[in-house]
Amino acid sequence: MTLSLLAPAKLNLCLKITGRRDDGYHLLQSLFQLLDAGDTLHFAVRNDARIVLHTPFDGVPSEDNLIVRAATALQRASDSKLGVDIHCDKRLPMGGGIGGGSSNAATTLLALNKLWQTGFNDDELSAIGLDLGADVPVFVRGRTAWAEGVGEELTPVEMPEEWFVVIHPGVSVSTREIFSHQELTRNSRPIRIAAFLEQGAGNDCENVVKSLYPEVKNALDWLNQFAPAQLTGTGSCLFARFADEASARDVFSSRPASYSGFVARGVNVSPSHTALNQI
Ligand SMILES: C[C@](O)(CO)[C@H](O)COP(=O)(O)OP(=O)(O)OC[C@H]1O[C@@H](n2ccc(N)nc2=O)[C@H](O)[C@@H]1O
Ligand SMILES: Nc1ncnc2c1ncn2[C@@H]1O[C@H](COP(=O)(O)OP(=O)(O)OP(=O)(O)O)[C@@H](O)[C@H]1O
Repeated sequence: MTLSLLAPAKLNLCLKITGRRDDGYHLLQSLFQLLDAGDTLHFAVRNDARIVLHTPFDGVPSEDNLIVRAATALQRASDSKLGVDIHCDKRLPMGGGIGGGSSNAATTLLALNKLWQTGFNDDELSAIGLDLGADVPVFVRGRTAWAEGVGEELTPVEMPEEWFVVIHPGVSVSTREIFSHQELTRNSRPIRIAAFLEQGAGNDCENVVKSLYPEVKNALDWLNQFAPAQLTGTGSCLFARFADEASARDVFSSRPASYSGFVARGVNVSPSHTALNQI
């Protein structure tokens, strides 16, 4: 049996850091907006128990790849004797704050749960996913959502499905470096979802990232000429929203040559969930 699924990107429409847990992880409030753009993963079941990722990733050995780690975690949790061949059409930049690795992991869990018939529900898959990364549960649940805790306490939110220009300024930002920075704001006053929906909220990582990465500051200044621009996650990607596709594409096509990125639409339900529900 084979299955191909989109592993969608996400944007953090806001990111407030409200505290820190004893294990050092930060307590966040964020609006995770899912997008209709992402990587595509192709799965083919094997009758031996081998998990084989055929696509090489620069700088990431196969055993460290979140795709392989997710498949291995599911195999262990289920005692499945099946294996899988996996190919990935990688489009999302790594270390971009748009959740590529986490989305790849979640999509692998969802696909193999179906193909191996392991029968886990979303709560169980989210718990397996949380061990792989703080952002995995939102992709497992597949809903645009308000997040608290370290990102695992999720409340689905219906957002207007607007268009986004996502810019990658040509540098990668290490999430760990930003979260361990002395100057990071860690005591934002918690806000309510209603307040965010009414007036929006910023990203508490933005000042530290701008001071460490001038390329990110320059890209924010460039995009701010057209619409309010904001960092997603700990960067390096930044985004702005537009009411229609044509305006978004106009701005994107006028970007400086050193910037990459894409135009995508916000979606309330992950395209991979829509596809899985149709099988
Ligand atoms: C900032 C966000 O992008 C918002 O969506 C995510 O919370 C980051 O999630 P992620 O990339 O999946 O991060 P992980 O791979 O779990 O963690 C990378 C490192 O960032 C730090 N980290 C991450 C998430 C969090 N809530 N607090 C942290 O302090 C930890 O030092 C951790 O070792
Ligand atoms: N399948 C994968 N796709 C992308 N990165 C992976 C994958 N597997 C392992 N990694 C590692 O995880 C790191 C973070 O990747 P990812 O693309 O999730 O970053 P990110 O977009 O900043 O994530 P987030 O928004 O969750 O902070 C990469 O730099 C890479 O070393």
